Amino acid sequence: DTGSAAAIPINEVDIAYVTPVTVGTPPQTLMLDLDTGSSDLWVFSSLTPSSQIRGQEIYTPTKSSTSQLLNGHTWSIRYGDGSSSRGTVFTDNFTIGGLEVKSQAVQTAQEVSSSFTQEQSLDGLVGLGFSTLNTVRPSSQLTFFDNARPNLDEEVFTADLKYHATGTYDFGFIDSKKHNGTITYTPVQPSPGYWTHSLSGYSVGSGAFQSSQISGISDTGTTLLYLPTAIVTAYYRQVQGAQNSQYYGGYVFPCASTLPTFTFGIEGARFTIPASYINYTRISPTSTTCYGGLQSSSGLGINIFGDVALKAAFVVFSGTNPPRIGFAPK
Ligand SMILES: O=C(NC1CCCCC1)N[C@H]1[C@H](O)[C@@H](N2CCCCC2)[C@@H]2OC[C@H]1O2
Repeated sequence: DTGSAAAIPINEVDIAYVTPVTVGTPPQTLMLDLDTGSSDLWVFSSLTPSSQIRGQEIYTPTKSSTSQLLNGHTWSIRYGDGSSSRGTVFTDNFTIGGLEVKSQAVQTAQEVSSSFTQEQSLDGLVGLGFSTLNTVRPSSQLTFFDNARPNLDEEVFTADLKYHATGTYDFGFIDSKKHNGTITYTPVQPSPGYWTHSLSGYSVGSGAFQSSQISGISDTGTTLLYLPTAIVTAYYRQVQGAQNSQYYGGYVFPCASTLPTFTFGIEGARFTIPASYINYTRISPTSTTCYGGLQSSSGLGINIFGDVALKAAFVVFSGTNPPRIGFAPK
């Protein structure tokens, strides 16, 4: 089997991407954030207090003839940005881009934090990390990818995220039309459950490539690129008027400043992030101060290759044994 579905930016600065999925019988359509940085599939639901719903679509298990309560099971998750959700669990038929998993664990939210309530175009998440991270108890549940894997033509899913445009997630095949040239693979460390791998180094603008092993996670659910402070200060040293603002919680600069590109290495391959991707957003609609798409990872305890980096490549998440991740130009 294979599947192919759109990855649609939810606002004008690509804060996140949502993908149409269907749950249940008859199918209920929701727009979910496919997140390789977590492994819970959860949705706004008929069990979510109406005070916490602001325009989201909901899943109503009682309207689905194929839903089954997973009795006595609950879940609770907190993300790196401090957002959280928790609730109960049903199993039901679940489809992404024509690829169906019967009896997928669908975690129904009984509580969501304010940042989820505020994102009215995001109806929940599909975790595509390793199932070891799943928070359902007393028995943890498998991700959509792990459930689909035995039926996939190839044990892969790919992410073709785009800057200010709709891209695609494909399951079970590598679409050669979506990338130019070879895919460079590098090993993935599957413990503790993120798509953890290393960069082989970086360069700023036209500067020399600095070879260094930089371990981190490729996370489609994180908006920005978070790297060690030494790299980030070297980057913003090239930006007139840039400063690390306590007030805004990161590097900001005059929106009119010229930004250099940022290049990262995967093994011997090089991927260049255009300056426009790093000129992330104005700090407020009328401000002439802009917030950077490259920020420091100090304080996170981990480097995060989020959407700002991933949208500069065609990315193959390979669930083979051993797992690996591939990057190709596009
Ligand atoms: O917390 C992180 N990443 C951290 C960012 C700071 C540095 C550490 C990692 N990712 C989350 C993201 O923020 C959420 N958010 C929802 C509203 C629209 C924007 C996305 C969404 O829910 C879970 C996941 O995706």
